Amino acid sequence: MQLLSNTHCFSGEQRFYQHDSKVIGLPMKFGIYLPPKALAGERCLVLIYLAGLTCNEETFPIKAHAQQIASDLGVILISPDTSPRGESVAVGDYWDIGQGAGFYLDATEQPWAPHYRMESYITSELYSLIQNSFAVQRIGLMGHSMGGHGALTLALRHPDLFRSVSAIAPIAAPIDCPWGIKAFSTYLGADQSTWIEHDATRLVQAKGKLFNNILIDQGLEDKFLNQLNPDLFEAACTHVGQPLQLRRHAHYDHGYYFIQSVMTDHVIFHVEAFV
Ligand SMILES: N[C@@H](CCC(=O)N[C@@H](CSC=O)C(=O)NCC(=O)O)C(=O)O
Repeated sequence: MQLLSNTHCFSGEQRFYQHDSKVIGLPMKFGIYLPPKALAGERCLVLIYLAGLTCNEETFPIKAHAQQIASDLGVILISPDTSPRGESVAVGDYWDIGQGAGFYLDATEQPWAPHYRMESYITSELYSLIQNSFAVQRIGLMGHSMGGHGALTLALRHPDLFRSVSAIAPIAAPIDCPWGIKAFSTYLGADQSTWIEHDATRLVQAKGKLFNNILIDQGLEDKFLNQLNPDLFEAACTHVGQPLQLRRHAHYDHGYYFIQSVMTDHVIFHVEAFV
């Protein structure tokens, strides 16, 4: 791991690292906020935040304003990039596919399959790297929009790895929206039987109750609401008895001012998931 930068923040440190990823086949970057408790060598809850379309490892640390509550509560924050990047990496026709739009799955189709392996990267390589490099107590997962889809699907697919999960304006039923149909047909191909393995609503329907609770926040002035379908996820949770706290907020849109407004609640949700 190569340390790219280290900046003092709320008595902790906001760092950025780069490492050679075997899974992706290229260097990958991630951000990490280490609270004072971690710097003192104590084990901490780790929260991995998966960001949305067009974002990178810097978006969350700069825009979400999560460091103060993480410092207060002794939580490590991890912010991976959202896709492989570089001149040798396939690019999309628009900002909803390709670099910056990895959709947290392992692509099976060409030209994406060689590098677009974000599910294995997060759940295997980055997960192990964090466990082996920092004093980890347990790991929770949260995310926004495409990253909310990533948080829900990776937690539902790997409940042994992630002890708690929350999301902000997630793409909650990707099979039922243009972003999801485009991403799944591009990365996974035409066989829709593989798509349901990466759709949070279908996964919760198939797996039943896996978590004591799931927290989702959704702004009602979100211009992408037609892509998100929180109602379908809520209905599936109700159907199988998976507890869900879905909070609908008047006035808020899809952006990081909304994320800032609910971030403290999400960090506290993960801290309290096991007290
Ligand atoms: N460039 C696009 C807008 C892209 C966008 O809004 N991305 C969201 C995530 S959308 C779903 O994953 C985001 O988090 N952007 C980062 C930010 O700082 O807001 C356009 O032109 O509309």
